[in-house]
Amino acid sequence: MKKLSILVSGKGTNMKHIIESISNGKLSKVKIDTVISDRSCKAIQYASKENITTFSLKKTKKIILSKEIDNIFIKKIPDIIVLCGFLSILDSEFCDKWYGKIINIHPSLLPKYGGKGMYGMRVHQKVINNKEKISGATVHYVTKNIDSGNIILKKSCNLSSKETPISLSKKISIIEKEILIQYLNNI
Ligand SMILES: Nc1nc2c(c(=O)[nH]1)N[C@@H](CN(C=O)c1ccc(C(=O)N[C@@H](CCC(=O)O)C(=O)O)cc1)CN2
Ligand SMILES: NCC(=O)N[C@@H]1O[C@H](COP(=O)([O-])[O-])[C@@H](O)[C@H]1O
Repeated sequence: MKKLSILVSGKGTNMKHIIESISNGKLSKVKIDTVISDRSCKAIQYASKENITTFSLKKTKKIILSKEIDNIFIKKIPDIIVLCGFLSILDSEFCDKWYGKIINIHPSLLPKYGGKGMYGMRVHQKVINNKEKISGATVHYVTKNIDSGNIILKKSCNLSSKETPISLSKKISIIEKEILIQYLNNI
């Protein structure tokens, strides 16, 4: 059974899907050991109510935040670290130390539409502004360079002529959950 640590910053939609998938048996090889946030957020409240060990940290310089997270991992060593809507950039030393065990789910077909400033609805707005015909989601290894780590899995979807950022985010949210569970079931 692999021990999972999930890093969050927001609502925790993908984290909730992992929790639900474990409880309904769709995800059988992992157990959530910790949920860590870089701010107060709905995701940490939800995880706490699920009796998962949580750490609600504060948004601060990446070197300090990364060290705080690493200090948690010294005591509770995870097998896999999953960034689920985590919005702080992690320090290069932290990324090097945990390389190969830390993955991110990004709401675009990387390498397009990744990097600093590319998160949440901003991604979908830019895709639509650029009149893209397809978009999707990507699971990739986390490295010091944002959204530039080796791609593990990605899946695309078509954009309709009337696509909006909200309609696209709903399509991609479904894809994110699919490929995240696909990855976690094959580790
Ligand atoms: N070292 C790395 N850190 C992080 C990575 C990574 O690949 N390497 N992935 C991101 C996740 N992410 C997209 O998938 C992402 C998250 C946040 C940002 C961003 O621009 N953040 C803002 C701050 C936003 C906030 O705190 O509200 C910023 O840094 O100015 C870009 C991409 C997670 N970390
Ligand atoms: N670059 C990372 C990124 O943009 N992640 C995006 O944040 C959304 C909301 O997460 P949340 O439900 O945990 O708030 C996630 O669905 C994902 O697309």
